[in-house]
Amino acid sequence: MTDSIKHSPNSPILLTASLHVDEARKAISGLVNELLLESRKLNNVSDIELVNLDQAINRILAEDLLSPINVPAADNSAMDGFAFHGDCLGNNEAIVSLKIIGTAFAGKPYGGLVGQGECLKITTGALMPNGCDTVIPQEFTESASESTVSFKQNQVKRGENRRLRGEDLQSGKAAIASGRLLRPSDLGLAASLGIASLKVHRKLKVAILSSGDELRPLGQPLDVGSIYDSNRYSLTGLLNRLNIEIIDCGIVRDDPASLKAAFVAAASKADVLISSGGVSVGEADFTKQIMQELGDVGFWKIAMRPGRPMAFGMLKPVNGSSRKTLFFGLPGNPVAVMVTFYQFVRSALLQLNGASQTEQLLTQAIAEAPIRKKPGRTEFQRAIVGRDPDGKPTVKLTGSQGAGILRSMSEANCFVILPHNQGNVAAGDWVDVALFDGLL
Ligand SMILES: Nc1nc2c(c(=O)[nH]1)N[C@H]1C(S)=C(S)[C@@H](COP(=O)(O)OP(=O)(O)OC[C@H]3O[C@@H](n4cnc5c(N)ncnc54)[C@H](O)[C@@H]3O)O[C@H]1N2
Ligand code: MOO
Repeated sequence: MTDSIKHSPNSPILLTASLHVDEARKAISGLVNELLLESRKLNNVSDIELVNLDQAINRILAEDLLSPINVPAADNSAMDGFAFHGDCLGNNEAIVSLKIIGTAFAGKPYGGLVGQGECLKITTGALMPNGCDTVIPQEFTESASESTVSFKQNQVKRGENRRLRGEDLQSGKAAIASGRLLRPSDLGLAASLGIASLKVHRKLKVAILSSGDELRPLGQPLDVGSIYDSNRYSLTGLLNRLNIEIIDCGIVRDDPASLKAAFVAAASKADVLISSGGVSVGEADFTKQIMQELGDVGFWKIAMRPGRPMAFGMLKPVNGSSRKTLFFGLPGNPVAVMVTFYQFVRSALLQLNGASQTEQLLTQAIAEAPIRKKPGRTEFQRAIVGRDPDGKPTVKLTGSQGAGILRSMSEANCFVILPHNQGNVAAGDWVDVALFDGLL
């Protein structure tokens, strides 16, 4: 951690000067790395499990997947057409006529040799016959009968439309690198190599709790001043997308004894604890006090909006366990919870679970209307990406950006991310955008 966010466990933990978002990211990633090194020292082999391909989506590959075969296994045709030896090709439009001596199908190779002046009818994926190195697609021929095919000498080049043995993957080489968050294409690739199960990191166990006396569970009537606890549901949705085992610790009252008991219980079974609420400067915010007793947790004021106050650190091992628990104390405001999750928690969970790529993918779009922005903090504004009549990507905000307004979050399909030093945005300016959903 940098000096600005260090704290002594024995001194009161105060919100210090605002931290740049990048500094916060770096500190979180540094601490996750420490945890990973410690758990490697404990040599926790149970961290890896073998799962069938149909269960492997969104899991993280734990070791390089080596290809047991060449792909393709042998030279084969990339087109439906005619296979022949390219010696007869040239660089003018003179017509070549070849005698068709048979057919090679995918799965039914032609056993004989194809000589000069001869060719084979061939389908896509069929093995290249002996004596052939080139395929002319059928639509590029001048004429074709049962027995003869004619085409211009320069219609194809020698070696074209042929897929070479091992050109996609060579036997013994890594087909998928360790640390990949497995996508549908990875499962297809593994299957194409004849591999039915993959070694992946075990699912992380993440405990979630909501703190606040005003919070009521669903199904109970609301009394004056109370609200329904929505944060646990947003967090559950976010965590399910990452294939995480969720331990729901419910709503915890704002009193030190209940909070402490809940934190200890969560730390005894979870790799990570995520709480929401109680991290600001309010009188009922006991989290800080408990954190001093249970671990090494810093209370940060981050130069961002929403999501300004956040607690982050490690809880000491409890109940004989040797494992520390990573802790995120997210701000209570419902949109601040989601923004801090997307910006900090998601990448930390991926890193802790062995993923090699943890950053969010950004793209750009044109602001449809001006956006007000103060320099000196990173802003995450809820918005919808669309297209203008020319097909260019555009983005417009989904109304009020208050940190408690979930409706404008629910309507949005992206965040517009306005960097720290940026001032107001004019209509027509390009802005960075992080989409909530990817294609795969
Ligand atoms: N004097 C200051 N006050 C506040 C500051 C500040 O810097 N100085 N920061 C503000 C910001 S920004 C935020 S965000 C909040 C965060 O405070 P807490 O983490 O202590 O959160 P709470 O006070 O418990 O709750 C804030 C807000 O969110 C509602 N909430 C809380 N939990 C849930 C839940 N599970 N489901 C739905 N809604 C929830 C809660 O009722 C409050 O309305 O502090 C500001 N204040
Ligand atoms: O930034 Mo607070 O996190 O406004 O809701």
